Amino acid sequence: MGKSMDLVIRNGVVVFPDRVEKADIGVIDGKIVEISQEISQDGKEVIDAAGKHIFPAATDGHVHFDDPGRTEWETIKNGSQALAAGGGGVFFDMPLNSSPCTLDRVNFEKKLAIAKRDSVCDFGLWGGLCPTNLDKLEELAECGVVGFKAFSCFSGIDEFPGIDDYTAYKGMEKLKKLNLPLMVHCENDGITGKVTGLKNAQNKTGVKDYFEAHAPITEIESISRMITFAEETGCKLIIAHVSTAKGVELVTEARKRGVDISCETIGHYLILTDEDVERLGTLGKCSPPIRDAANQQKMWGKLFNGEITFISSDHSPSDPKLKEKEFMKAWGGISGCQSTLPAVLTHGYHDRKLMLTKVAALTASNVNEVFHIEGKGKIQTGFDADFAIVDLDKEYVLDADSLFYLHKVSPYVGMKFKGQVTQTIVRGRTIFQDGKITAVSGGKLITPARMS
Ligand SMILES: NC(=O)N[C@H]1NC(=O)NC1=O
Ligand SMILES: [Zn+2]
Repeated sequence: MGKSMDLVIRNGVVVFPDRVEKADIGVIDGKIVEISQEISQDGKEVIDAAGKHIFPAATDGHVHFDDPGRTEWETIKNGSQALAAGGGGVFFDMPLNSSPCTLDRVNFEKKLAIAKRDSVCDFGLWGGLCPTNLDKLEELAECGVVGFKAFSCFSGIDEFPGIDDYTAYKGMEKLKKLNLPLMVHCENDGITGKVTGLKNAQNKTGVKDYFEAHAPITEIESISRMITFAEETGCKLIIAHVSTAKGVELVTEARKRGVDISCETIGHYLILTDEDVERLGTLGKCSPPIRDAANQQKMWGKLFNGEITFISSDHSPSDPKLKEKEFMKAWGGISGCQSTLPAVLTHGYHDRKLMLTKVAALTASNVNEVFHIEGKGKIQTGFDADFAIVDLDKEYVLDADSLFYLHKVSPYVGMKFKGQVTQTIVRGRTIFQDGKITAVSGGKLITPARMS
């Protein structure tokens, strides 16, 4: 007799990497130990998932939970709970907008202590690359960062300056040696800064002025430049939140030439259009901005054919007061981490017939593969028992009360969804069930496997 099961999930339809099939799942010590048509033994806990689909819990590779230091914007506690409510089991927290930013070991450790105390999800931590911390990359790598984030433009946060060309080039040289990826927020600073200045001087501060200042060319030029540095240095490059189909095309072309490159997009670029932003006002402000419907349709095409590697939320809230300004001057950032998986199910699977295996790849397995996170993101024996149990045909309208964010605002409020997360499990432990968070902490640090 083997060890008895801690958890058995019966009768669910399981979304495996290559097929969708009814199966039972057995869990011991937080890991999947058996997958079969029927597990005869009982577990200490048994979940009957009849009528439900079991996805790998989502990994959100890009969130800003703002601990420590900007906890009036968002917190790891609230953010991780919101993620769990949307079927997420893991997040990678950005080095900003926390204050101090994660630019060295000391501040990595400060954030780590808070995440261990407050996160219900497992988590990876990003390090930052700025012109001021080229000498700190090794120590951050030793800490176990999942990768490094940089901005080619103003980041919105004074303590996190954008990179100049020298920093991009030298930083990538160093990260190649450290075998860690660089993710870049790509927008051309010269054009965006100049147009923003001119617009502000003329008191033109509306939504259309913002779109002009952040026109597609600003993203496209910056992506091209970063690809050039990556091609030369051999550094693994990830383009952050690509908003334009042309941007994705550049990534695909580079990949075909042998550049080690991938890209993420964000739920809001797939679901909202520029017209929605005009309606929503500053609630829908982000950078790069949400583009037009023709571009969005092309983005879906690129998602279907595998050109986009993974989908994140770029959950980036602020103090609500910073949104109560003229469009140009308001905070750029959208709250959305509770809605990514439901949005992809609604607009991808139900509306466009995106296969469930692809949904799982885009929300869970691809991101873990890109970052060399072992044992996460797939329903497979030996992997962590991280699941999102979903009632796939259940329809609901998202109301603000059901949000776990510190500030209960999101452009997704009032939107119809089809596909409701009913339970989220991380390493065999239920952290969210039927609208309620069922854990107070328990998340652990995830670090990449690094070849020496
Ligand atoms: N600093 C920060 O969170 N910026 C994010 N907000 C946004 O809309 N795009 C970003 O990169
Ligand atoms: Zn971001």
